[in-house]
Formats: sequence, structure tokens, C-alpha cells
Amino acid sequence: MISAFTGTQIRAAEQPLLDAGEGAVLMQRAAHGLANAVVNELRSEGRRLYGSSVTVLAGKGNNGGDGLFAAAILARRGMRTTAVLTAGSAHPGALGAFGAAGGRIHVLDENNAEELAVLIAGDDVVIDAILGTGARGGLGGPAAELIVALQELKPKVVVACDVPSGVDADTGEVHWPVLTARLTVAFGAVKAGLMADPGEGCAGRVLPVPIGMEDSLPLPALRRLSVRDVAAVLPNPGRRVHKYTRGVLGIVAGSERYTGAAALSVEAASVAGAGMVRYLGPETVARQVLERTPEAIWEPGEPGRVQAWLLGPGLNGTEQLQRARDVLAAASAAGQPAVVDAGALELLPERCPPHWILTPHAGELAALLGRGEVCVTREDVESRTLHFVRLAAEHTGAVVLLKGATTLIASPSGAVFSQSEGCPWMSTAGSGDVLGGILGALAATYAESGMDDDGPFAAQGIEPAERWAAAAAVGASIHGMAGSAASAGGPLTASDIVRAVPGVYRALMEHRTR
Ligand SMILES: NC(=O)C1=CN([C@@H]2O[C@H](COP(=O)(O)OP(=O)(O)OC[C@H]3O[C@@H](n4cnc5c(N)ncnc54)[C@H](O)[C@@H]3O)[C@@H](O)[C@H]2O)[C@@H](O)CC1
Ligand SMILES: [K+]
Repeated sequence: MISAFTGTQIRAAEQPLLDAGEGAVLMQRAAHGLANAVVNELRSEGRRLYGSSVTVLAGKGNNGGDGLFAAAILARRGMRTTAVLTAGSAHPGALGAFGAAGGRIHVLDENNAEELAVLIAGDDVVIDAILGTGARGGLGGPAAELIVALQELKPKVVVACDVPSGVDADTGEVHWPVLTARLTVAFGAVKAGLMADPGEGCAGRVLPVPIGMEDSLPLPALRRLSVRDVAAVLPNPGRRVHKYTRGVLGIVAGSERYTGAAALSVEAASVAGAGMVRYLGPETVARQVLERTPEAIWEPGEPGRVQAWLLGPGLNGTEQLQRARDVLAAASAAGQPAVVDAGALELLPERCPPHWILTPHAGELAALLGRGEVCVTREDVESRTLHFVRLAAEHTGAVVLLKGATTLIASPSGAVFSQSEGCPWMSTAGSGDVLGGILGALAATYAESGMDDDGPFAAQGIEPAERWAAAAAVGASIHGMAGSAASAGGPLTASDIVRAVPGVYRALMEHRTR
């Protein structure tokens, strides 16, 4: 599990060490971690260190100090080093060390941003050490001009020091312009802002470097399940199970207009481990569903027993909407878990049970919040994903899974998971219906066995109030892995994602036996 902390939490954990006069030691550890990361990045490209060039963009705070000390280390190891001081002044000790190691220094001013950008862009590495966790807002003035010009010139390798300057370490909000990094070296721990959009999109790979305050960190603000975690909690049928104990999922999806959504979600649920899938919808849709998944059962009347529900993909028309309304009321009364997507989000009661999983995209999340009289647009949600997903979980009382390049899952208890296994090719029609099917299958399976104190989530140390959010994170992770496997770098259809799901399960099961 990767744990991420807000910049504020990390600064608080550092404070006792700073008070004890350990600040310089922390900075040296950070600088060595950063310098080593630059060396490894160059070596991974088969580049020699000696004679390669690096420029550090250094702000006036400790982030700039880390960058300058790291550049001094690199200069001593034979790199040609340049520093651009973006605020006129810089950390005195670090600047002294950089000068003593033979680095060249330029001071950014009103008139030289473009000229410096051209000078720097050809370097082998650019280190962005302008702003770190002490930033308020983003870059302005000549520093912003420099970043805009540099971004256009596409520098070869950008390594961000702690966070890309302009990304809010607490929230992942981005104050443009930001230089997109290939690698972010995060000191002490990964910052929450590097695991939430849009911040994650600027950070590249994130490498945490311990600097000695890690034991003082509080509970994480965000967590990401690793492949190993997902493998460990994946439902694994024992010898004595049968289809009913494996978990039966009821699905209310599709309509005359959107038949594909029903077909995809039913098929995805069937391949994602549900013992049985019962489909509720019009006969014409059911025919297509069964053609694709003959294992599913069409329920024209009162459905047989189910353990969990999926409602919403492709839902349209009064008949299907009424069915979904009835099912929601029955699920609520029976205490059954439900995955609520797309059209069914509009049917939710004001407060939902904590084991319901809502799966909006940014626009649907804005609408959901609007019902609680929080007036926000899709763009607002996209620019502050972590904030709004938390708020939606708080307002609805349910687990809220916000779809995106990074999927955030907020529990009403306050815990947040972040998964990012997918790829941009997955933003294709029907992809969300497949996610719904996978989540539904997991909900049905975990409802039967999985949430107890002797279940797999408890064994991973996941608290009872966070387990349904963790289950949704498992679903997001499997969906992302299946999409990336199906894509292999190229375009794909939602059906390709479905076909890749069993392979992902097999690989995870193998992982478990290793
Ligand atoms: N606190 C510590 O002891 C340690 C901090 N470390 C580094 O120090 C960083 C935090 O350092 P600081 O607290 O000095 O803050 P930063 O280095 O993040 O920089 C903020 C500095 O720029 C100014 N500033 C804030 N917002 C600005 C904006 N939008 N535009 C221009 N200037 C702005 C501030 O007045 C401050 O002087 C961390 O990210 C990390 O890189 C590491 O060296 C490890 C130890
Ligand atoms: K930075």
C-alpha cells in the first residue's frame, strides 16, 4: 500500500526535528536522494554522468535549497551544472555549496525569461526546485514566463524536487503554469497532491525518498492499493462454495435506447467473479444481454434472491427508472450493497447507506453535489478532485468513486483511496459500464463474505468503516489493469476490457501464491 500525506502533515512531522536543529541534516538527505534519482534517470537511458548537463531552477526557500545542494553533488560527480535563481535570492548555504562545486549561476529577471529557457531546454536534465510544500498559490511574473517558454521547448528530462512547482501538495490542485515532470522525488513520503488529479498528471513517476521523519507521520490522507494488496483481498472461492454463496448480483441497466450498456455490464459482472447475474429490464434488451451472456438470468417479474445490486448504466425511460427506484428502496430496506451509476444517481435518497458505492464522473459528481445545494461545475470538480470527492461522500453518506485518469474513492468515514492503473485509451464508450459490472460482482461477493473481522480486508489492516471504499478501489484497480492489458499502448473497445478481466484475475491469483 502506498500512503500519501498532505504537505501540511509532512511539515508537522518534520517540525520536532527542525526544533532539534536537524534541518540541515534533513536537507542533505533530501539533496542526496534527489541527486541519486537524477543519476539513475540518466543511467536508465544509457547516458554517462560525466559531461552531461543539468540545470536547477531554484526558488528562494528550502525547496530551492534541496535543488542547489543536489546540483552541487552532481557537479562534483562531473556534470555541467547551471542554476537559475527564480526569486533573486536563494538558500545561502546551498548557493555557497553550488558555487564552490563550480556551478554557473543566472538570475532570472523581467527581461531574460525566454533567453534562459532557450539556454536550459537543451540540457540533459532540468530540476524544478522553485516551490515545494511552502508554496502559496502558483508561479507568477518572470518565473511563470520561464516555465511557459520552457514547456513549449520540451526539455528532455524534468525532475521535480518534492512536488512540481505550482501543484498544491495537500490537494493536487494545479496553479498553472507547471512544468510537467518525468519524475518527482518526494521527500519523507508521497504528497497527497501527487496522487490526485490534476496534480498527478504533472508529476510523472513518483519516487519517495526517506529523510528520517517517517516514524512521526500521522494517518495517511490518501492510500493506493498495490498489486500485492489487490491480490491479497481478491475473493478466492473455497472448495465448498456454490453459485449462491459466491455472490448473486442483480443488475438494472440498459434501455431500448442503450442496450449495449446492459450487455456490457452483465458480461463484465459475469467474468469478474459473480456466482450469478440476474438481469432486470425490458425483454428486447434482455434478448441482447442473453445473446452475449447466456449464463445470466432474465427476471421479468419479481427477481430471485440477490446479495448486491448494480443500477444505472444506460438507464432510460420511465419503466426502467421506476424499476431502479423500486430496487433502491428494497436494497435500502434489506441493507444490501448497491453500486449506483449514471442514470440511477438521480434517484438516490438524500442520505445513502455507507455500503453503497456511487460511481459518478466529474459532471455527475457536480450534479450530485448540486442536489445538496453545493453549486459547482464539472470544471470545478476536475480542478479539485480530492476536495469534491470527499465532500460528496460526506454529503451522501455513501462511498463515492470519482472516475478519471486517477480514480479517487472516498469513504464517508473520511478515508480516501486513489488508483491509477488505467490508460487514456480507456476513455471510450462503455468503459464505465464495464467498471460498474466489475464493482457489482465484487460487491455481491464481498457482501456474502469479506467485510467481517476475519475477512481479507481486516487481514490487511483496513478498518471496518473503510472496507467498502477499499472494495471499490479493488474494482477500480482491476478495471485499470484490464484496460491497460487490453490496450498494450493502442486503442481498445469496452468489450476488449471485459475480455481482459479474467487474465487480470489469473495474474493476481498467481501473485497471491508467490
Ligand atoms: N521543512 C524542512 O525541514 C525540510 C524541507 N524540505 C524542502 O523544503 C520545502 C519546503 O520549503 P519552504 O518552507 O522553504 O518553502 P518552499 O521552498 O516551498 O518555497 C516557498 C518559498 O517561496 C515563497 N513563496 C510561496 N509561494 C510562492 C509563490 N506562489 N510564488 C513565489 N514565491 C512563493 C515563500 O515565501 C517561501 O520563501 C519542501 O518542499 C522540501 O523540498 C527538505 O529540505 C527536507 C526538510
Ligand atoms: K518543486
